[in-house]
Amino acid sequence: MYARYVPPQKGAAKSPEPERTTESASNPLAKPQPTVYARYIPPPKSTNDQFNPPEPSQHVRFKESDGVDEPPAKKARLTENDHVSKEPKQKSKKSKKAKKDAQSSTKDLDILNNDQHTNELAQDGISNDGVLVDLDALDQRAARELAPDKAPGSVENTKKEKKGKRKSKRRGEDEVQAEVDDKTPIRHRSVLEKAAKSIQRMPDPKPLADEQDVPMQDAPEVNGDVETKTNDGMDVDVDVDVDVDADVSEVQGLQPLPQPEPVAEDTTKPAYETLPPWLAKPIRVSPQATAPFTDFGLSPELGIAPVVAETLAANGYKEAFAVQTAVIPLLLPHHDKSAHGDILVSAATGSGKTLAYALPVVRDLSLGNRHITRLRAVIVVPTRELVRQAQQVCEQCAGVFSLNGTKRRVRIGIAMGSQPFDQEQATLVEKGEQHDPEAYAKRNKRLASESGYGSDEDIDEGYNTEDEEKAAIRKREDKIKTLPDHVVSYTSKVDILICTPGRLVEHIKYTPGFSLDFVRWLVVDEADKLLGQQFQQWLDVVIPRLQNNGMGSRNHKQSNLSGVRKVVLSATMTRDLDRLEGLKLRWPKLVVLEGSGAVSGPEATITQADLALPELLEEAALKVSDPNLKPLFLLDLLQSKYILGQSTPNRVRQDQSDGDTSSSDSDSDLDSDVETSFRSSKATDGKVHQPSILIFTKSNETALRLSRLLSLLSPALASLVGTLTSTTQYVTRRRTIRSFLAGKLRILVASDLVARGIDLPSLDHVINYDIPSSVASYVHRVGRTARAGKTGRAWTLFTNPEARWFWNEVASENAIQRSKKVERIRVTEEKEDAFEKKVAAYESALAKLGEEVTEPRIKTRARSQES
Ligand SMILES: Nc1ncnc2c1ncn2[C@@H]1O[C@H](COP(=O)(O)OP(=O)(O)OP(=O)(O)O)[C@@H](O)[C@H]1O
Repeated sequence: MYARYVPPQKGAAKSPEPERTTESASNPLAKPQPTVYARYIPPPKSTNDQFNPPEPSQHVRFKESDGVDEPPAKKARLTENDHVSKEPKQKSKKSKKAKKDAQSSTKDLDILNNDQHTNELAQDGISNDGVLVDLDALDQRAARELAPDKAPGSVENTKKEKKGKRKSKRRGEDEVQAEVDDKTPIRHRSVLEKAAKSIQRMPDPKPLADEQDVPMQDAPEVNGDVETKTNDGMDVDVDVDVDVDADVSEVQGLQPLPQPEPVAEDTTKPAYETLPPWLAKPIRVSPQATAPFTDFGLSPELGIAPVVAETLAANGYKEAFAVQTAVIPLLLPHHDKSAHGDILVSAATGSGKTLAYALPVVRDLSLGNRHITRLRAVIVVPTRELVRQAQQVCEQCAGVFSLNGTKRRVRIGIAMGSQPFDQEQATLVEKGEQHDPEAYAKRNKRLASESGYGSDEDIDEGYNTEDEEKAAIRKREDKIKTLPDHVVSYTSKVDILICTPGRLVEHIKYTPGFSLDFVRWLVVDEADKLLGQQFQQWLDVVIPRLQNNGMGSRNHKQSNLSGVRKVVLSATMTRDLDRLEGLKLRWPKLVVLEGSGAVSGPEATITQADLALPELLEEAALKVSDPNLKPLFLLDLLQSKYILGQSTPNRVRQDQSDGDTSSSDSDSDLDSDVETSFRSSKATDGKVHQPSILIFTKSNETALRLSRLLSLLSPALASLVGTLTSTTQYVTRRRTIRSFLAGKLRILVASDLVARGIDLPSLDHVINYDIPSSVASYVHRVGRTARAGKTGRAWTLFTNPEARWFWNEVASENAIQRSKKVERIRVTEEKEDAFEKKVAAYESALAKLGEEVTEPRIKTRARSQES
């Protein structure tokens, strides 16, 4: 314990009584404590003890060991952990004697103090015995004051203690004085005499009243262990550090350094808003706010018609999810200009954001002219998998609005680089010939001069301006042979293009006839990702091409709105205005789908964590005590009752019939466990639910190795494990996902490639084998399960160094809104012992894996050397 020394006041005073600790009071057999620093407080001047009753619970203590090497000033801070009661206690004859010595020294030093000061100090929790105060005891006293009814026997006991103390005080003063004379060791006596003299020389006692915060350097150093006796006969530990060489008189002459006034915390809120109103006060939607599609408060011709709602229900969309009830009406046509702005959506994973934009966009384009197809909507997503997924939803909507072919069906195209560029171009733009003698003449003129195109060099190196780009495309077109008086013309083959940003830019730059001139919808899904550094420059190319508004080419049907409406969505929507700036938003509105436990109403501000997890997601975390054995922890989790163990009613029945009713969370052989689990589920007619598991790793390489290692460790898993990485060919990736959705594969080991957006209906478990790189990444990864109102479980394996980050940044309530706390799963010691037994098998699997990795390399090297 650390404490502070306060020099005593000059002047005669009534001898203060030695203090009794609460600890001593409650436990008279308390042993002496290891020494600690404490504050030296001289007893104040007082002539009337009645009004200054001594505090009963103050503990007097010095720390021997600390005092030797360091000046007390450096240790003048007290912490809550400095509880004296936690220190070991030892009592010996020697220490008893020392205590008595200290009592005498206390008395000597206190002679000059006064009672008035005692009272002030006592109120501040400082001992009136004039020596040292155990702040631990003061804490206890403060606790009693704050919660008197909770403190044991607080009021009555205190009164009794005070009464007893006053009685014993008169008796004790004489006894103590007598004992001091007899028992003070010569060494101490000389020091104390010296101290007493110097105290008498002390100039001005007045500053004491202000000196409660006297810095430590004012304290004389003393060494020695002293045990004192209180007037009521209680032993008090006084561990005095006496520096025999200290010049006490010099020390006493020092004045306290002036301390700065404590600065009061500013709790006032600024009167101005630092965020724009749309961002500071978003439209908040409760997750329970589901509604029929026809119920958006709009007239049937502007809203979703009942016939459309029926078809939607037939497609599995019986009613609108909460986010859809908020977003769809905002995107439907309005005559009210204030409802025309761009929409940003922040909603949990699996909450139905895709349909929230697809339905109104497809509806708008379905109303258009049946005969002219023009590119009117562009949907940008970060991965090819998401392109496919958005395409499926848009196709569903297109089918719904075509009303069995009686109305125009919107055409949807994709661009993501999964096929050669020219083939992709051909799917988007149709080349034809148009009779236009005037244009034909101009073309011939250009071909004759050649200069009308700009230099060839510029064209080959890429275009810096839109004009250069147009010139290059025109040059290529001009070279195409046509009928006389005819020129090449292009028409769009699609109304909606779903694409990755890179491919969009390529088509803008290199596809003749590809134009954004008629685009009136721009959807940016997984926006925080697409506005991040990884996808930097696509907006600089796209946005300028959406800003011209010539000839009403961007007029919206059924409303007086013209221009591009932007819809920007994510489960982890950025609030960074600098990033959003690139989108050039017009009259934006932010829709936030609240998570469980979110604050709603006027107190809800943007500062509250808007990251929310699906309501029915359960999370758990498992500490990996030995990172070298991490794959064994994973295997154990897979075979536990939580995952494979509970998934197969057949198996449970089989177990029970064998007389074993325990779960699979045992040390049973993993292979047979897994095998039984899957075989039994396969043996049925398919009604038994087989668990599906998605395991995330930190890199492609780890994913590939881990999936192979799982197969080596447990051959029964080999046919059930698939891998998804960005290095895997796209065709193979699609095949893997299809097998997984069909139930042929049950475990997918993946890199973060599929962490975002991908919808694997009925995925039961997500396992973070490697901890995610950010909170957002965690939200997206675990959001692959518990989608569309279903249940799901997420597991995170963490190692010791990762624990703090995980529990503080991810599992904390302040970071993410969640309905349940993250459960901590402990691996029992028996389990860990069982891992040890599996180490040999694990090592041979690792060796095999090593061979498999090196063999092809050696063969390749040998082949290259041969050739
Ligand atoms: N109204 C609805 N009724 C029933 N199911 C729906 C409805 N809307 C969406 N779904 C289903 O919910 C699932 C999740 O939808 P979606 O993929 O759009 O979620 P998301 O919010 O985009 O998630 P993420 O942020 O992970 O991309 C899909 O399987 C979809 O078919």
